[in-house]
Amino acid sequence: MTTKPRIALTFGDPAGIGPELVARQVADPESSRHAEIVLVGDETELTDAMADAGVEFDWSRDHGDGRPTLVDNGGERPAGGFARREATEAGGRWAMASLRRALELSKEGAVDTIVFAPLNKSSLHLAGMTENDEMSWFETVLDDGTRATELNVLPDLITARVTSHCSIAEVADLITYDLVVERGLLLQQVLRARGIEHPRIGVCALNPHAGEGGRFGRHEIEIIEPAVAELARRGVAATGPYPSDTIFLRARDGAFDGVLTMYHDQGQIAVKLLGFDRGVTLAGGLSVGVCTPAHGTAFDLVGTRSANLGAYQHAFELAVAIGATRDPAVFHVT
Ligand SMILES: NC(=O)C1=CN([C@@H]2O[C@H](COP(=O)(O)OP(=O)(O)OC[C@H]3O[C@@H](n4cnc5c(N)ncnc54)[C@H](O)[C@@H]3O)[C@@H](O)[C@H]2O)C=CC1
Ligand SMILES: NCC(=O)COP(=O)(O)O
Repeated sequence: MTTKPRIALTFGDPAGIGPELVARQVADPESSRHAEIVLVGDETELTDAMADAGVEFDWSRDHGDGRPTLVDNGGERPAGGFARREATEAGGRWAMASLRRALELSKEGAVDTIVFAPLNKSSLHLAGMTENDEMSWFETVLDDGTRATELNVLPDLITARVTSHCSIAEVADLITYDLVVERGLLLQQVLRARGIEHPRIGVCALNPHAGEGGRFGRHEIEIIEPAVAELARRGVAATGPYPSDTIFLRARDGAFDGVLTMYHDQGQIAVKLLGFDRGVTLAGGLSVGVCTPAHGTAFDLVGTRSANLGAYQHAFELAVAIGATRDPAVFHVT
């Protein structure tokens, strides 16, 4: 009997670089040495992905013979194939079919973790996804009461967000004391699961110069400072709020294990500058660990074989590490 974690891999949006990245990763024999790989899609997608990547590997439909296994996603393939380099309803529907099947496999206990190659949110919305992003859609599909939040993972730093995929105009109203405390606790838990017993968490301000004593906004005084104090009362080594234009310089120099950001680009600009080829997004808080590279579908690189595999490779490795614990609940807020 294998003791390797079982990892479901989906190819992401068929229009993007996802299929190529998956094929390149799976073609590396090291991948199957560390995990039992379950590819979710169909045979055409798999052979097209290998052609995109210029690689070939052996695969099987039988579990447990050591080769990557292919599981059909039950999706609908358009007669003429999928468009490339553009968001389409068909592509979104296909990507969702694969993810739905992967989530089912996790519910059935057939896989331990999931890695999805880049999705395109426009395709998902064209395909009828009503949630803002796939993280919220995972909650709907899993339907087990668990709630997702994006965590952005670099080898030496993890960020969590108080708000995520929303208009910048909504950010200020969405930041609440409760949410700052909840996300701070989640970040501590994830850092502990990564082996840091007393993680140091820096909390970002929202406004320029952390509000300049209330002159440029009062979120720091009324919401973020009290929430940081509450986190400290609960035993979290959280400090801040710090001006967000310099907090990541301190993080880069080792002052923090984690940074709690107030909105998407506040963290992602820094994380991508610090390590574009290593950045992983983890859906924390769900009953299954779900990882993906921090970059997207990169339509401009499709067919060029020039996409960097690093971030996908790190997503795969993180999924293996989480899968090996057989306990995705390490990422729950308790
Ligand atoms: N993992 C996922 O599912 C993610 C999906 N997205 C989605 O991807 C779509 C496109 O988003 P964009 O903002 O255009 O970001 P993008 O990451 O697809 O592209 C931005 C720039 O980064 C470059 N790039 C991306 N991946 C690369 C790689 N592996 N190697 C070298 N260069 C790379 C692209 O060529 C482009 O110049 C959106 O629908 C977005 O929501 C965005 C981030 C993560
Ligand atoms: N599809 C995952 C995803 O979008 C994560 O990237 P980000 O948009 O949160 O940066």
